[in-house]
Amino acid sequence: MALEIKICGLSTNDSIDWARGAGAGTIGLVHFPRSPRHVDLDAMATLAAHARRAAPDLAVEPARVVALTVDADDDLLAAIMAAAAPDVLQLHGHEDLARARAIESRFGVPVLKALGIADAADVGVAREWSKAGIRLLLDAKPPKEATRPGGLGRTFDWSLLTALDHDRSFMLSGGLDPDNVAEAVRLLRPGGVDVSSGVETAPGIKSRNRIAAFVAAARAADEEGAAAAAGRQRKDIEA
Ligand SMILES: O=C(O)c1ccccc1NCC(=O)[C@H](O)[C@H](O)COP(=O)(O)O
Repeated sequence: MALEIKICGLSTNDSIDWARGAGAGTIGLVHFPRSPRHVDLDAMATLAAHARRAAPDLAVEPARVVALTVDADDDLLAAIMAAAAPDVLQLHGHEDLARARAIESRFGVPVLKALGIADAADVGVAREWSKAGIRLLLDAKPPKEATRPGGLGRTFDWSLLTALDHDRSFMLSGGLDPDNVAEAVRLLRPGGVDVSSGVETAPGIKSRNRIAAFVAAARAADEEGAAAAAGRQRKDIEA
């Protein structure tokens, strides 16, 4: 299973092309008015269509579209589904397990639940969600004074996640950037990595060069990890 790379908080067609051209398979569109990356429903529809357009010039597959909301009610989620038909709904608020399940069943798409990680107790919570079959995006916990619950460019102690027995199912997030993503991938071998601030020059302004550098670094570290795992497997068979 290849590493999923998600570039979040895209708000222009150009930045979607940069992400797709660099080889990121997944893009995130933020619907949260207090965010510098907020896109309204019309913009979300246009961007989602652009992300899925055939792009022989980019020679890549259509991107997977994730719509990010914070404690959205069913009316808002229905409006997002109607406008942009996202492949995944990212829940970045206080949604509990019952709410996440209800959303999956009502809207017929998988959710990606964001959980903030600051200590071993948070890892225990993540374990429970994982056992319940919900895909997780493990992010830094926002400070109390934060005006939004994510997209803050804050990292956390990744070593906490080594206690999480996983099958590459979770997506790692929070303060990743082109310089640190390889180390994180080598340490944890997550199923995916997600970035927003780390590929920007200012909040909400994506950088083509930083996106390209992030994707290249993440991909190379994942391929290195895959080769090492294959080598270990070969040795085990020979032993
Ligand atoms: O991006 C936002 O402004 C935002 C607002 C409200 C909820 C979530 C938000 N962003 C989430 C993300 O972009 C990422 O999934 C994640 O938090 C990592 O962000 P970053 O640390 O900036 O790379």
